[in-house]
Amino acid sequence: MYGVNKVLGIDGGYKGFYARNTIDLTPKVVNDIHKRGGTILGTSRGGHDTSKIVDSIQDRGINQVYIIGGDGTQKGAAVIYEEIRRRGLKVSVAGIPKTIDNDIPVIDRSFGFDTAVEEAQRAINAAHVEAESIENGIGVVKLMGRYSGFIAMYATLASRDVDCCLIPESPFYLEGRGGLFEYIEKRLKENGHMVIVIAEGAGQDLLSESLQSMNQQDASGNKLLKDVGLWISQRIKNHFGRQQKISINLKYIDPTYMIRAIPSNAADNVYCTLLAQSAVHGAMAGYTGFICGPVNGRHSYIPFNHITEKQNKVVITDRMWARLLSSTNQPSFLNPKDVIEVQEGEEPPTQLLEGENCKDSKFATKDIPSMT
Ligand SMILES: Nc1ncnc2c1ncn2[C@@H]1O[C@H](COP(=O)(O)OP(=O)(O)O)[C@@H](O)[C@H]1O
Ligand SMILES: O=P(O)(O)OC[C@H]1O[C@](O)(COP(=O)(O)O)[C@@H](O)[C@@H]1O
Repeated sequence: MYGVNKVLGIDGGYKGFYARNTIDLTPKVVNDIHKRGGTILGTSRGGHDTSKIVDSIQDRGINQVYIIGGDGTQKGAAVIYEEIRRRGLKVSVAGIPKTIDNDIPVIDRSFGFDTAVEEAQRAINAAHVEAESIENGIGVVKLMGRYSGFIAMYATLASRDVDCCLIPESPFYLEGRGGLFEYIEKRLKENGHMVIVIAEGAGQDLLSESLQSMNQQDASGNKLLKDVGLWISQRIKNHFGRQQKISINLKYIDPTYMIRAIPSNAADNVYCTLLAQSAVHGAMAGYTGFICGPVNGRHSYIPFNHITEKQNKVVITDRMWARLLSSTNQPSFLNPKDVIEVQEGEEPPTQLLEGENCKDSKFATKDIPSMT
């Protein structure tokens, strides 16, 4: 459509910009990549050197850069865009939101999230089957979600077999009145089995109290988390072992990488096509410094600064979390004081950025339209 005859793939994330090899992305090469999991381009953490990346863009004569990834990647894209602007280069930078965690703000959802929620059902089903098959069975499933519990929340709501969903945004406690152990005992007495879903970033404050803090980071600067799934399983076993009132049978399932590694589902494939077309139309129209994605159902271009300021998180005073609580019947683990604190700490949700635009005044001439 636009007569482009060369599309280069950068190998292995940001550090691939200063490696010699690139991958020619011809129609033949990309023909069936939507049927595979992972990435043919490779991925990495860390290795972001803005100046070297922009040197490489300049040296290779690249005039449009499409940057695919989660919130960290988009922060990296934003600084590349700033540097390109500073140097006065005629290069468009477009971000494409891809992360199963759904932690990119403003847009309705990120590519990969829907697939992850769907695949998580298999693990939850397995946990439910195992728990139901044995006396006082407890199935524990750990799902991804470093800072945001969207996968756990939506997988729980979709499944309806989950009795308790624990996410990073909702602090919880184990012992005493209103605590997790009390709830487990109640559910086992009522139902004879239960399923717990826990996001990897949940309860990290409790782990730090009982395990020695590591305070290590990955190459991108993300805090390395301790395995909350193993930890909580052991704590539940210890508690009921000590108490000797109920003899529990706990099965722990960690499907996290199996979920991330599968090919995207049909809904995500269609979504990905829309993202790709929207990003290319945007860059070809002369826009730059934007991420594309649906906002309230309409495909839009959002300036980087609107999505790098914060992370998308589950709002536990919002309706969706209330729906989850009413679906699982789990305790909220909150007292009224906590609710007030959460509300005060929250910013109102970002709405459609009507009237704003992310065009680079030097290189683009049009306001950003909404695309359907
Ligand atoms: N604030 C930042 N500035 C520049 N680069 C960043 C920033 N945060 C993350 N990156 C880079 O973005 C890439 C991906 O970040 P990471 O947090 O690992 O994953 P994700 O994009 O899924 O959040 C890494 O190469 C990392 O170095
Ligand atoms: O062990 P790895 O490869 O660093 O990945 C684990 C991380 O991946 C995440 O799902 C984020 O995924 P992406 O960065 O691929 O979007 C986090 O929730 C999780 O902590």
